[in-house]
Amino acid sequence: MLWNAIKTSLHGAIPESEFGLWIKPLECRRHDDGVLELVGPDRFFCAWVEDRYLGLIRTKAAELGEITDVRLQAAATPPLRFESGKGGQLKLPGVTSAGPRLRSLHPAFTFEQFMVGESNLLARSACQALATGDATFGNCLFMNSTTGLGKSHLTQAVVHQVLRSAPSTRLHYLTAQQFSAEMVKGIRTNAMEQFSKKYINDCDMLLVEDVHTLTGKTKTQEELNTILDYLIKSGRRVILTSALPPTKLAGIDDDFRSRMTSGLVTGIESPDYETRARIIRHKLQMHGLGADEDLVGFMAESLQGDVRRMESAIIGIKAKSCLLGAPPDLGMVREVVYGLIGSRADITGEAIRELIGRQFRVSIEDLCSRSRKRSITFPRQLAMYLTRKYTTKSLADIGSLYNRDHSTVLYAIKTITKDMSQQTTVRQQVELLSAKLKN
Ligand SMILES: Nc1ncnc2c1ncn2[C@@H]1O[C@H](COP(=O)(O)OP(=O)(O)OP(=O)(O)O)[C@@H](O)[C@H]1O
Repeated sequence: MLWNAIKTSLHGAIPESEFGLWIKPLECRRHDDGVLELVGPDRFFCAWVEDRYLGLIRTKAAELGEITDVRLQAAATPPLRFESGKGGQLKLPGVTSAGPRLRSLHPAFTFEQFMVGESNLLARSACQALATGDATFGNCLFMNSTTGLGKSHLTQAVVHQVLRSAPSTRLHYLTAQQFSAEMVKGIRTNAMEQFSKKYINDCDMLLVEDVHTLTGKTKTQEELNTILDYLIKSGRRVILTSALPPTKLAGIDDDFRSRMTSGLVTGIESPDYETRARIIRHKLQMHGLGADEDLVGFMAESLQGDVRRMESAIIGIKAKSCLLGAPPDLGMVREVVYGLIGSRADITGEAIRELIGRQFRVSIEDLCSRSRKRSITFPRQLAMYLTRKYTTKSLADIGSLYNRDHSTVLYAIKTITKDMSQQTTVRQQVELLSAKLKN
């Protein structure tokens, strides 16, 4: 009863999609002596809930009942090398104190959910090889990229796979900040021997995220350097991620930098159009939204770089679609996307018409004429497509700029979207014209 009341209260406090994903599956195992014990499907699930929602659950529980503590436990039996500690903490057997929790794993950060393209192919292949123990790419990988391009996703995909296929692997996955904090604690509590043992003797695989944050932390760099030296030389597997490429890492000791980059160094680039379309299509489907190609094309064209923005747009579209009780259409998608990237009030339909006329050496009279010559229809269609993309004009308003009705504009947008996905030259022209417009 109490847990149901808490859930109802939580329902109003967090987005529907998060509630369905993370709160609904929790069940109440026990409720007595002021303690509420909840059970989640597995330890990664619990670690995720603990990181993000346990504080809120505790607050609600205290508001609604005489609850002094809320505990979270995993229902599944943990694999061989891991034991579930108090409050769902995850520890390696034998490491009883001072060890930080394993970084929680996002259940969807798996290889299956990672869309591959030219921009991330090498990183994905290297991670897959490391996960299966294949030595093709060596045993040490340094992966760097700007934000939101999949470093954590790939790193966690390795962890998921290793835990699934070889659960007895002694694996440590943590951020450089966690490593640093644990080391400082080790020094303070005279437990450095145990610390070194954990990472040197009891470690088959070490994954450290965000090594760029070690800038200026000489003692941590020294310690990690010694550990890496041992692990790499003894053939253990190592994955390091960084927001900066090795050459841009300031405040990092040369010896340490050279050790970290002694194996394969690969950057993940911003995804190209095809990869963006693949990611968006996949994520729309994951959210139960139909992947209409017009919408995918528009989103892939507008949302470049950081994949988180694509995810954020999809969540926004889903919310809007639920609210309006209608499937997403181009208007809805444009509104959400513009909310994220900002629409440009200074780009007008007339300015686009002029630019297109100049670029293709076609007069405005010709663009507005009934001519069906390819040398005129193509720039006209492009102009209509760009006007839809960069202004908030309706289809009918765009049509009136070219002496056409709304169905011709719709046809033009569909044609250009399709051509962009099939013909590189069309896409390049759209990108070039977009860049000119924005300048
Ligand atoms: N190729 C891809 N296919 C599917 N999802 C992706 C892809 N690349 C990134 N994502 C998604 O984008 C989001 C951000 O990815 P991730 O957290 O791995 O980025 P990051 O590079 O570690 O960023 P940061 O440097 O900010 O930590 C995640 O939800 C991830 O699933």
